[in-house]
Amino acid sequence: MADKTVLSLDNPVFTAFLFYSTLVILKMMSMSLFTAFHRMTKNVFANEEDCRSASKPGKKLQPVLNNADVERVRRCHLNDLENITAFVLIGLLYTLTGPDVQMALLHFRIFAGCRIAHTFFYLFAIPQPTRALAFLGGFIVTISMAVNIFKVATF
Ligand SMILES: N[C@@H](CCC(=O)N[C@@H](CS)C(=O)NCC(=O)O)C(=O)O
Repeated sequence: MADKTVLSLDNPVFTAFLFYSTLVILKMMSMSLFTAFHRMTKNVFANEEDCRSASKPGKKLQPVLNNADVERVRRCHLNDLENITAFVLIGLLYTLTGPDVQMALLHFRIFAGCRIAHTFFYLFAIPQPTRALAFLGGFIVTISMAVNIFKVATF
């Protein structure tokens, strides 16, 4: 059973986990705002009712499901969901194992940095392999935390 002080604000690994998890979750949530920005500035709506409320007299909008800018942000958002959800879950379990503070900070910081970089590379269509490397960095961090969990959680 985990030491009960592990989930305490006196534990620097736990506070770092709170900080970096919240940071990447907010980053992920910001994708919704970027999507909304593109929809509103380009009049690109996916639903009939959205089109009706945005239509002007003489200019009836039709649903659009394939706008390149909107779809790019949505793919970025989906990629965040695939990776950030796993980080938060595995990261919490990893924190419960009582890892070394410097190692934990290294994991959390590399992950956050990679995900911010991934978003930048994706939204600004920076040539590959930049985005692939940013994805891989974050992915390796999550796998590394999982390996550390298995090291102490074997039965
Ligand atoms: N679900 C991802 C799995 C692989 C992945 O995450 N690749 C990274 C690096 S190339 C990525 O940014 N994929 C683009 C995406 O998910 O839209 C995909 O379909 O590509």
